[in-house]
Amino acid sequence: MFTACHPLILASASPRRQEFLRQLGLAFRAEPARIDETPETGEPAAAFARRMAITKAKAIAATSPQACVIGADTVVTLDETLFGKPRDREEALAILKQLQGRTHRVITGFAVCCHDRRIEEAGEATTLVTFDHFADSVLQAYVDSGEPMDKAGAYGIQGRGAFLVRTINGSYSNVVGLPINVLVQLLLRHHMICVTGAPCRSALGQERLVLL
Ligand SMILES: Cc1cn([C@H]2C[C@H](O)[C@@H](COP(=O)(O)OP(=O)(O)OP(=O)(O)O)O2)c(=O)[nH]c1=O
Repeated sequence: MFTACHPLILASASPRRQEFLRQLGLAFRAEPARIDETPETGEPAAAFARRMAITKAKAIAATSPQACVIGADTVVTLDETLFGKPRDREEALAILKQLQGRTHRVITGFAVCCHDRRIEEAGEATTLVTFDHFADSVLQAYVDSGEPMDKAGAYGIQGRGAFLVRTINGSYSNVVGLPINVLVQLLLRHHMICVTGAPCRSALGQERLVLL
């Protein structure tokens, strides 16, 4: 459906993020960025998620200056507490016990970087997710499935974890790791992607430059 106008790199190891881009028909390379993901003292969750997304995108853009690089980072917050991926099963259970019966925020920071075109844009999207209450044995069984271990907030709304969720308010794809609606708008606006088969503004611009 869409075609990348520049080499496209997703600075991520997340299979969910890769799947969103694949579904749109985009050809891209996945290149995970290894960065320090420690929040600064008192850093608000949204600022942290955005900073992480920028750091991931910039780390990869530095070695591929012609490419359009996408970075993203997802965190879960409840009151002032920030939840990333659980360290072990014990922590996963503790997180789920805190989230149950309450509404938390899922924030995904995103960044698009193209070194050669001097484009650097970032933002974040927030989705409110409300969990139901469950017996400890149910939450323990979910943790034992292993699904929570590589996910912020220790659950996956797209998998078995869907049973935990009573309602969501906001973007679904944002919860799964990439707010695809705002990201596509951003990529179209910067002519980083275009509709497959339609004249590419990015290519037309280059052609005009050559003719003049
Ligand atoms: C809340 C929630 C999170 N997640 C995932 C999205 C992210 O992949 C992950 C949060 O970790 P991130 O650090 O954002 O991403 P990652 O480590 O998977 O990949 P990378 O840093 O290489 O980009 O949690 C779900 O898949 N489903 C959910 O319902």
